[in-house]
Amino acid sequence: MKLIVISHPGGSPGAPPGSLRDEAGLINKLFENGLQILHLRKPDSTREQVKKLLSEIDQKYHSRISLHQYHCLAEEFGIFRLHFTEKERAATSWDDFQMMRKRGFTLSTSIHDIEQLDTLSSCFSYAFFGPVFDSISKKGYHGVVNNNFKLTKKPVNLIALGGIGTSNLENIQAMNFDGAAILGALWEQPEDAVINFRRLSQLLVPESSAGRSGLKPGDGDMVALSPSPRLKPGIDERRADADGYRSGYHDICGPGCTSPGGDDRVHIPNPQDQQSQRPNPRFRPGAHNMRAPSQEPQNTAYGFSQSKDLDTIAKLHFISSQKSGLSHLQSIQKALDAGCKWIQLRVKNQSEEDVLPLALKAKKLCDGYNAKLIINDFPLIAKEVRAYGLHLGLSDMKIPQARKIVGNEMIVGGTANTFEDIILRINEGADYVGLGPYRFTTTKQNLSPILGLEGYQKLMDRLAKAGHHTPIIAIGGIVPDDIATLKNTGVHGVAMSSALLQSADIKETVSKIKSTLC
Ligand SMILES: Cc1ncc(COP(=O)(O)OP(=O)(O)O)c(N)n1
Ligand SMILES: Cc1nc(C(=O)O)sc1CCOP(=O)(O)O
Ligand SMILES: [Mg+2]
Repeated sequence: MKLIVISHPGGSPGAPPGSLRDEAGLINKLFENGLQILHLRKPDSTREQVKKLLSEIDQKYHSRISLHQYHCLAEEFGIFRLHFTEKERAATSWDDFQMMRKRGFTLSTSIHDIEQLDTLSSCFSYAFFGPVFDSISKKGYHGVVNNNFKLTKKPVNLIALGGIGTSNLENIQAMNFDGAAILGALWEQPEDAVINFRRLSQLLVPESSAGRSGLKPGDGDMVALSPSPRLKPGIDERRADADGYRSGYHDICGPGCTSPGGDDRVHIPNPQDQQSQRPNPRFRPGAHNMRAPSQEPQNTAYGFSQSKDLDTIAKLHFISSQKSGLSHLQSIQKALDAGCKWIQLRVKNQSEEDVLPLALKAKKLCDGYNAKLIINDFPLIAKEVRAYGLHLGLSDMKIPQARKIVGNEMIVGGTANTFEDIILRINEGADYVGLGPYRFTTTKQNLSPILGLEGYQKLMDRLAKAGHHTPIIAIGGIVPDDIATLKNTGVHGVAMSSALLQSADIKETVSKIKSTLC
């Protein structure tokens, strides 16, 4: 069960009286106090005002913000969450949503009729539903659920909205919502917003004991809704209100990604139009400097120039090793001779100063074979030797931080062992995810729990259902005979070390693996 905060509407009709002083400071404090997701909904603010507010919010929290308006600001601020109103959802094609998902966005939307749940695309990671209780800030907006309301299975995570405060948060949990969105309970008395947020957080059932009810971004494996909840009278009148976006709880979504008074349609920019702006464009959420602000398209769904190409990530990754009586460079030479085109230099237990000369040599070797060099663990070395990529584990530097060193063009991969890790990696902007271990291996110490074929199958099915397309690279104890079965789980490729180095005919092995994977 998650708490989502919706920002102070800041001057919109029906907003709490009085202006909010130091809004960014308050938002930063909410994040410091454990806020996971803030929906920034500013229906009456200009783009410049929203931009100013975002620039005042600590950058480390930008990844926890979902934009309701001005989606085109996402790129500049490293935001990868976008919210779509009901109206915008209707005006946007499934393909466009798919494309946004593919580009790494977490999408949310709003529904005002529970029956709409079944019609939502799996592109949405969660949806707001409400007003569940009588609104705190908008007098006269009555809740639509009765006390018997109980959700069982849902196609997307459902977040209750409207009139939620300390007195009824527990009811929301009992109704089996995946989360609660808080607005009036915080912003009625902004000076108490942080303390009220803390009180609400303390009422939450911890995720571990909440079982399946925890909101997991992208989780789409809840498939049916029953029993059909009875709605209180009144919802239909509100839904029929043509001006509902301004007057009712529809207003929670606001006029969406468009500027107030702007075109309601969501545009997908034509990648070709953008190409002249960036010679080698590859989208990554979290990118901060891909286009000068003056070049940003207005009223676009996301404003990014081009999707990352799946082909940029090889299907066979060789991981260097000095296990089999070879040095790292010798192992790389062997893999290159055998036809490997994606080489990861993975030197453990040596200092950065010692790894740098090895990396420079490895780069030279790879260049000679037109192969791509990936540096494990060391962002500075990756930058220094102009490697093609960098690989980071869960206990290495965080990907957004590393991006500040290596820039946006470099491929950055991240390790994962669970579904939550994968989502974290996707949200951090990883270009691929190394998922492992498949089975026990002595190549890596302190292995995470072994996933096995069943583990991969479950994780890959879950990712597919949630509409995630970031390439997954299987790793850990993989032997050539595993490749076909692993490929069938949906993984993009495999990373191997010992099985290649120990192969009697490495060239033949590499060739077979490549043809199985393509
Ligand atoms: C492709 C790929 N996937 C996973 C890993 C493991 O990285 P990490 O968890 O940082 O562990 P070390 O390799 O650093 O021991 C990887 N290197 N490559
Ligand atoms: C480097 C690495 N990472 C793993 C993970 O599970 O994250 S397993 C692993 C070792 C891969 O080498 P081999 O093919 O010899 O098992
Ligand atoms: Mg590492």
